[in-house]
Amino acid sequence: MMINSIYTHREIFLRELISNASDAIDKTYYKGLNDSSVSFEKENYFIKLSIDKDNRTLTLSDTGIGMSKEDMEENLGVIAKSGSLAFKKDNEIKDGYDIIGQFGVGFYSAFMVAENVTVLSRTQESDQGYKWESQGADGYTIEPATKETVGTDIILKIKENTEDENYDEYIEEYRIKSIIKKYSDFIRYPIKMDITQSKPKEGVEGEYEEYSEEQIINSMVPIWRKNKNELSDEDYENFYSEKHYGFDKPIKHIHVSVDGVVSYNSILYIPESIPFDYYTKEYEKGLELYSSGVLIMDKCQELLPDYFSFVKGMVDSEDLSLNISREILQHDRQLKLIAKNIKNKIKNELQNILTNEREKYDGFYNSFGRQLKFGVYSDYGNHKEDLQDLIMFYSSTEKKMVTLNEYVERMPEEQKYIYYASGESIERIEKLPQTELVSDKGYEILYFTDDIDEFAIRMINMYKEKEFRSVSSGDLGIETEEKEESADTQEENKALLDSMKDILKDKVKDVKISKRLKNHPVCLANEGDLTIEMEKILNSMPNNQDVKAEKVLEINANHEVFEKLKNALENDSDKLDLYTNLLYNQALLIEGLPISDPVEFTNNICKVMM
Ligand SMILES: Nc1ncnc2c1ncn2[C@@H]1O[C@H](COP(=O)(O)OP(=O)(O)OP(=O)(O)O)[C@@H](O)[C@H]1O
Repeated sequence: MMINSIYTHREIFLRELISNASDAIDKTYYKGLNDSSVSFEKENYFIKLSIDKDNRTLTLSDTGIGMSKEDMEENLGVIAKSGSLAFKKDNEIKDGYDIIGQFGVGFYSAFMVAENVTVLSRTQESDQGYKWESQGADGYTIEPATKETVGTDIILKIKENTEDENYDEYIEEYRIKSIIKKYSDFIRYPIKMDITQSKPKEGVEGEYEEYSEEQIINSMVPIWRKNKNELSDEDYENFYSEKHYGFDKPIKHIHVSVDGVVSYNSILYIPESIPFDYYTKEYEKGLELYSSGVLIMDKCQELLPDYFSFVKGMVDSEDLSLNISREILQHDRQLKLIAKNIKNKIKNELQNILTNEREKYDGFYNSFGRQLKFGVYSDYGNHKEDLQDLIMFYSSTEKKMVTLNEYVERMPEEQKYIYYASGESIERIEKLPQTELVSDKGYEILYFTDDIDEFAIRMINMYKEKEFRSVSSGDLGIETEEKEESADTQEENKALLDSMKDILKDKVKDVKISKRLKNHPVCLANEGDLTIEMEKILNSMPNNQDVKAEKVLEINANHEVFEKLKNALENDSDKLDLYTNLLYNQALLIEGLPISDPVEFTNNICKVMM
């Protein structure tokens, strides 16, 4: 009952038994350090798994320290008694040989899959072996038994299948092999198993025969424990693909070894291409988490902030407070420290790539830039300090992606704001009439083509003491000679502008003479906090609240059309109505906003043509 309530995944019984076997071999190693009569030749130490399908048994043998009758009574007979923990306390454990066991429950997980467990064991000190046997609930028996070699065999009689559970999988070679790979790949000692192979039958063409071959299943040496100097890029790339982190070739790996308040090793990868489900809610972020080389969690989410969710890799630490099932973590203080550290490593590495390998960064940004901008926006802008130097936008003058820092460095002294223009694509923004004045001044404009851009920038608010300003905003902070002039024109044409405003009613907040238009007849500008681009985005969301930006229709007083308007005001009110509506709808179209009545619009064009 206890075991079934501790563990959520049945398959971890194998992880627990293999960890015990590894601990048992480690203990021999330690004994050898203090006792010259014990020699530790590494090649003599291994773990072996054997499957007997006919008898439904799975046997796990190790060449470790073994158990005496008393050991069996104390350690296997008493739940929550850990001989391994006691050993760890008695011996000063060092040089990366860390004993895994600590709670004294792992062994019993065998009863999740076995109806009967037999342990056959012998120590170095005695020729007499002992057999411990139990069906789980009703106690156990211990009796003397013959065992040729020092070490322990654990024989599991696998349960029969039930309606709900398939236990057969635990006597299937491929399944056992894959569980070992998953959890125990980096156990230091070889885990051997007889694997069925097939070869062409001699003398008979087209026929095959099966044979059995002993193989080592685990990779043994965790590459994260190796010295960085010993590892090539290829080694890291191989690890990336072996671990199925992705099918691409990562653009960078980060190998971290920290010895401090918490000690851990980590290998992190920045992938090159976006996983197909990356921008969906199915995508699960997280790093693999190992404790002393044994896999604890596939995807530990706490280790990565959302804005770095594209990072793949693993963390191994001996300092984690695991809970009894090793499935979740008891306190997350250590984990938080590691996560913080990892976040900074990733940030610094990205900054490095940005500075030294720009082309690589461009590629990376193309895939994951949106996520970084989302990070700036999320949590009320809490992470903007970490991210604002990593984001980029397309520049009107450089014709490529640039950082905010690069923009500000290039700003002429008299330029007050960081200008941006929003739109669906670079091509469309290039044609926006609102950009005319700013471009004319020779100022650089950042193009915002992602939905998130303007929202993210709102969170940053100021970069290096410079405010951001949309080219559509009412006040561009640009002093022009025409300014005075346009104020006069505004005054002179008050009657016309008021009439046009009346015609458009609540569609616009105002109609004004434009200070920014050079060649185009009209454009929409906006007043207030909500920009036209934001209106579009918010209204395209599922539960839109039909928000409206405060729009101002701006007219170019130097355009020929303006004369026509003045004329119409004097002589023909129907014409003024027609022209005003046409111009307003044109401004909407330029802005990429929908026209409320397209049929009326086309009819109006025909009226002008006729
Ligand atoms: N293969 C083995 N060889 C020698 N001793 C073993 C072996 N398997 C188990 N033991 C002994 O039995 C004890 C209990 O094992 P169990 O797996 O229940 O707990 P643990 O490994 O100490 O702790 P945890 O629950 O953290 O795994 C171990 O501490 C060890 O002393």
